[in-house]
Parts: sequence; structure tokens; C-alpha cells
Amino acid sequence: MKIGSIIHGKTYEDHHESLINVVDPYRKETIAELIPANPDTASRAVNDSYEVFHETMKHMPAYERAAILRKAADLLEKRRETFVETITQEAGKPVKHSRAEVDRALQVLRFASELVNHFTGEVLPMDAASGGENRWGFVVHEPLGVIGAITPFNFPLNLVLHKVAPAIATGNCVVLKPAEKTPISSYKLAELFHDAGLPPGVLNVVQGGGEVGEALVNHDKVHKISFTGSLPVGREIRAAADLKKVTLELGSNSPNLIFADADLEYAAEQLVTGAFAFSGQACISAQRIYIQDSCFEQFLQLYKEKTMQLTTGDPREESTDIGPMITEEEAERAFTWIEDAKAGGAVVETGGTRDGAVLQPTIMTNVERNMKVIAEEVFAPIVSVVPFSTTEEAVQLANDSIYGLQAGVFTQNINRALQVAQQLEMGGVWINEISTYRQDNHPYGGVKQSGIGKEGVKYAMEDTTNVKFIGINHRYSSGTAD
Ligand SMILES: NC(=O)c1ccc[n+]([C@@H]2O[C@H](COP(=O)([O-])OP(=O)(O)OC[C@H]3O[C@@H](n4cnc5c(N)ncnc54)[C@H](O)[C@@H]3O)[C@@H](O)[C@H]2O)c1
Ligand SMILES: O=C[C@H](O)CS(=O)(=O)O
Repeated sequence: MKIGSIIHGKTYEDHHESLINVVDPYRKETIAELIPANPDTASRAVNDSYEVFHETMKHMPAYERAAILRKAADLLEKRRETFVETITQEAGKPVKHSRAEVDRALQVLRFASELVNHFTGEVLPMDAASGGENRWGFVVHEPLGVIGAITPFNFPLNLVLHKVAPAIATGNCVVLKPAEKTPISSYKLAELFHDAGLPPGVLNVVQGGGEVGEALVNHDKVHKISFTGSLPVGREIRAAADLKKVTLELGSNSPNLIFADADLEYAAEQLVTGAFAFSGQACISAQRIYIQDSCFEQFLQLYKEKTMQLTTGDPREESTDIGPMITEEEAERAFTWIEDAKAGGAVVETGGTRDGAVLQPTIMTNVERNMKVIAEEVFAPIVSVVPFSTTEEAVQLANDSIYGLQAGVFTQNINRALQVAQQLEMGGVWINEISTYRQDNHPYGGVKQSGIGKEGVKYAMEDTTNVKFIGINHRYSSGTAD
């Protein structure tokens, strides 16, 4: 299967000397060949979306946009298993987690279709200012135009839809550049939108690696870049984007704080999923667990027992909890971080071994604050368990990071929970829930070096519009527009 860029509903198969192999990370078989867009193709995709925006999309009424998004959701429901298989094949994601991703993607489309008809501006009380009598003021949201969406490998459907659905909902066109390791979901999604009645050119897809992403960032007809991916690439994009609007959804080393009064059994159970689902390759994966010292041993024991029950193997099997990482190189990189930490005195409580791209779920203790496994985004099934004594110390340890995306706090004391939630330097805090839990309707996006801007359907919709003010002096307004 060859996968090319999709422009105005047509697949482009540019002549290109170096095709990119899309590899099933578990079977290590090539499942598709990606034809990278050359600079002309990337530019053609943007120019086409720009024309379609001015000729069609900016005039499309809300009810039509809502209907297309609703139809897309219905089609996704019908094609659910195809997308589940695709995600499992291209990302190596265990099938039960792929199913959860598709179900969330469905909700993203439904939230977007419902919000379209309720997305309002406001009327301002202009006479709040002295001299403002006889005036009305309106705030309206206008679509930005063409949005360049650049996405990562780990949620190849849902994180794409977090950009595409809100942008369509507010009347924009999108040129999407999916991750080159997992481009098939996006290819199928473009087909799905076409079948749902989205006019050609509203969603164009350009295939390839970083250089194709750069072409979008540098194109003067792209009005906004919405990027999800790593911090180094996010930095480059921010620097190159000049005056374009940007949303950057970047990395994290998410902390989870467990106080002695918490339900330890529950916390341990949740944190097995929180740290190890999809081999820790989620930006809000639980990477740091801070546990009050009086119950450190009890928690660690429980946590180890539960972790050792995880089933490793073929991601196509329903019983598999842990499949491969995205590549063997990534598994090797994470493995060397474990070895480095061990050399510095850290202890592997369970796991710590690698077979090809499969890294066993690994719990570490005795980890020092500057070791990579805790200080950097590990993006692998590795979690560090660290004791604390006071609330103040727990907050200080959790905030000791360049990142601030999402955290979990486990305690039965609501006053403490709220106090800690306020003190954590995070985009989001969950109480009695893991950092890794996300619903697609809440605001989501980090502080510090975890990013800029928010997603979560309604919040992403706001970020895909220009806020325009229109005022009227109604004492002197008369006549008709033409
Ligand atoms: N905050 C979030 O919501 C969130 C969600 C998922 C993943 N992530 C982050 O994504 C990272 C893992 O994903 P990844 O390995 O695919 O990330 P990545 O940064 O390597 O790649 C992301 C995308 O950027 C493109 N790209 C690479 N270089 C580029 C450049 N110079 N200009 C423009 N585009 C470029 C890639 O081709 C890909 O499509 C982790 O750091 C993870 O935390 C964040
Ligand atoms: O990888 C980070 C993602 O934001 C995870 S999720 O799709 O939002 O759960």
C-alpha cells in the first residue's frame, strides 16, 4: 500500500526517491510506503485550502458544519473496527487501548458537532464607559483561515481529531501533517470526512517528516500552527512561526502524589494503567509517584504485585497490556536511561529488561532528582516511586520540573486536595484520579515547558477564531448596507 498526500480529494503520488517505510512495531513488517510531499506539493496543499476557505468554508453555515461532523461521527462508529486495527498495526498499541482511542475520537466529533450551533459571541454593555451611551457592541468569532496541524505518533486518530474537528466546527480549513510513523489513520480519516460530505480542500493531508511540517510553518497562507509533539520540535516551531498563532501541546513527566490517608489499593491499581498503558507513551503518563513515607513500603509492595500481573505480548491479543514501543531505538534509549540510573544508585524494583521494542514495565526507587528517568520526559514504561514526609515537600517535589501538564493527587482530605491543587504548577490537576486520565471536553494544555494554549473541543474552538469587535452608534445609524 502506498500512501500519498491528499489535496482537494485527490491522492498525490509525487515522484520521490526516498519512500518512508511505515512499520508494524511488533511484527516489524512494512505495512505501507509513505510518499513524502515535496515542497511544491506542501505549498499546493496550502494554496488549495486557502482558496477553499475563501470560496466555500467561510460561508458555510453552522448547521451544515454540524451536520458534517455528526455524519463523520456516525461513519466512525460504523468503521470503528477498521480504525482499531489500523491504530494497533501502525502504532503497536494494544487493541483494548486502540478501542478506547477510537471511542474517545467519536466523542470528540460529537462534542464538536453539538458545540457548533451553540458557539456564540457576546453583546457588551457599552454604556459601562462614560460617553458610551447610544452604542451597542458585539463580539463575534471569525475563523482564522488555514490551520496547519502537525501531530505525533502516539494517538494517531484522537489527537488528529482534537485539531481537525474544532477547526472545522468554527469554519476553518486544515492542512494536516500526521506523524510519519503513524500516517494511515489520518489517511483513512480524510476518506471518512470526504464520505461525510466535507467539501474537497477543507481537509488536505500532506505526508512526510519534519521538513514537510516546516513547510507548513513557513507558509505565509497558513494562519495558525497547531502542534502536538516533543519539546525540542515545539521550540523550533515557535521560533519559526513568526507572527502566526501557535498552539503547542508538548511533553511532561507527570507527578502523582499519594497521601497516607488515600485508598492505597485503588491508587496502586489506577497507577498501573497510569504509568504503563501504551508502554508509557502518553504525554500525561504517570512518570513520578510521590508517596507519603509512612506508607511507602506498603504502597510499593502493592504496586509491584499489580504491575507484575501485566501481560506482555502481541498488541492484537485482547489480553495484552504491554506491547512494543514505537521503535526498537526508542526502547533502547529508554533502557539506557534505566542503566544510567542504576549506575548512579537507583534500584529496579521490577522490570528493567528489554526484548527488541518491548520494554518490561519498570518501577524504580532510590532515584535522584537529576537522573534522566525522573528529570526528563521518559516516554516509556518507567516510573519512579519517591517518598515524601510533608505536604509542602510533596508540592515542592512535584513542581521540581521544567514541565507542567497534568498531575494526580490521592487523599481523602478535600481541604488538602484543594490546597495542593492550587499550589501545583500544572495545566490540570485530578483529585483521586491519575494524571493520565483525560476527558475530551475539559481544557487541556500545559504551563511551563509543556506548552502554549489549550485543547479540549470548546477551548480548541476558541483558539481557532479571531475575536472581532463590531460597535454601532445607533443614534446615527440609518439606511441599508447597499
Ligand atoms: N501535550 C500533549 O497533548 C501531547 C500529546 C501527545 C504527545 N505529546 C508529545 O509528543 C512527543 C512524542 O511524539 P513524537 O515522537 O511523534 O513527537 P515529535 O516532536 O518527534 O514529532 C511530532 C510531529 O512533528 C513533526 N516534526 C518533526 N520535526 C519538525 C519540524 N522541525 N517542524 C515541523 N514539524 C516537525 C513530526 O514529523 C511529527 O509529525 C512526546 O514528547 C509527547 O509528550 C504531547
Ligand atoms: O499523549 C498525550 C495525550 O494527550 C494523551 S490523550 O490522548 O490525551 O489521552
